[in-house]
Amino acid sequence: MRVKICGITKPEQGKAIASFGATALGFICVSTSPRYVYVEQIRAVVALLPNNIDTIGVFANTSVEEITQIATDSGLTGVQLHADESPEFCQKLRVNLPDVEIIKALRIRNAADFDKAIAYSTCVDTLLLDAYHPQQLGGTGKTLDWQILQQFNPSCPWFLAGGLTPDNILEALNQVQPSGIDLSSGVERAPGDKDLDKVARLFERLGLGARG
Ligand SMILES: O=C(O)c1ccccc1N[C@@H]1O[C@H](COP(=O)(O)O)[C@@H](O)[C@H]1O
Repeated sequence: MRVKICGITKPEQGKAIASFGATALGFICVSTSPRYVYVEQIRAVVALLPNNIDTIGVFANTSVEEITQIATDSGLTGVQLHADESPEFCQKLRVNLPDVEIIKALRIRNAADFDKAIAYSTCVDTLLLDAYHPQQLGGTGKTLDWQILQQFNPSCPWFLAGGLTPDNILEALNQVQPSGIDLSSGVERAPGDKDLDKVARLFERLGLGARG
């Protein structure tokens, strides 16, 4: 299972989290977020990582041109689209970034929103389901109704996100079997400052060992 830890801002924390066993690190490229990082900061983290870690930039209603520039300059392996980007937008991005993983995040209120998510499954590589919050786009610490997710069965891989913590992760995974999980505020001391003890506890709970 893929494990993505999102909202990385500090190189040493990124390196440590990769060594605990994360398969992907996420960088918030949304300027209104307290976890916002710019290209040079992302590059400083990426420089300390082994090559097999996915590096995902999180964007919200940013233009195709700007995402392309930031992804290329930062050396990102993937982009996560976290706002109202359409399937057509994803197709345009694919043309510009053919070798970069495109992840479409959907903020789910109820099972009716699954149809919206499925509409993206042929034009992106991966879906990500996050909890809906009326004011915030993400990093809210709010959980989804995991039970309704048992009905969610897309044709592409998907990440479960939204309020996951070391304490609730096993309860979530007892109810749903996503291809990956994505945690941000649930493993933080403060926005953008990861709590390495919480990250270590997450991997212990998952039964996933540290990398050498
Ligand atoms: O973390 C942010 O500040 C953020 C801002 C704008 C869009 C997405 C953001 N974070 C993403 O939110 C989900 C869930 O976070 P949490 O675990 O509930 O704190 C995750 O995918 C983050 O990448």
